Amino acid sequence: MDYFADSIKKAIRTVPDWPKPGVSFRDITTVLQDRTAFRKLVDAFVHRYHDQKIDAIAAIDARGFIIGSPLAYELNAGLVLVRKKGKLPFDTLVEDYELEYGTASVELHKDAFRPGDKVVLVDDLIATGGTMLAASRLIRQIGAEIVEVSAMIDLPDLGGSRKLRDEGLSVYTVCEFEGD
Ligand SMILES: O=P(O)(O)OC[C@H]1O[C@H](OP(=O)(O)OP(=O)(O)O)[C@H](O)[C@@H]1O
Ligand SMILES: Nc1ncnc2[nH]cnc12
Repeated sequence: MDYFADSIKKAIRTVPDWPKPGVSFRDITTVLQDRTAFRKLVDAFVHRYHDQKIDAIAAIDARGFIIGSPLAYELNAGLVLVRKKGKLPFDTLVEDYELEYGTASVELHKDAFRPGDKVVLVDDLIATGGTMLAASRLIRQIGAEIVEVSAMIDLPDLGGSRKLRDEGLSVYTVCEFEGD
């Protein structure tokens, strides 16, 4: 485990049986409210991308916004919001994805990127990977280049990061919770 992963993982609170029995909820609020951990979290992403000439950070509604905003600022990149359906006012592209029960949709403004823009897609956590995959499809439809999809937390037991790699995406996560 590297310098960033160890301390950030320790700052994440696990809430058992929330929102329903059997789920171990990885609560990031304890990272955000700890000034040292929050700075280290943003630094982990900045360190990874600072020399890659990233044009834009695409951040997923809602917890992805928290990481994406300071990262875009530090990289001198644009910030693009991938939103839950019905929140964006201009012309959009929509992508549906599977939830445990039913489906959800993410949406992106059609003019969010210029073709060929180098983009990092950011969220707080990868579980089944459905949200990240749907967002990736939207970005690719516009013709931007996804340099990497990245998140604070991977839950590899749920298979999302593997699924994303199988789609040809490079995946970075700061830490993971496996088998616990
Ligand atoms: O890999 P997946 O199985 O798609 O799950 C991961 C997604 O689920 C959570 O978001 P949620 O939809 O709960 O929204 P929130 O950020 O608004 O809380 C999390 O923030 C990721 O976006
Ligand atoms: N176990 C989990 N903890 C926090 N957010 C999640 N989103 C999906 N699964 C989650």
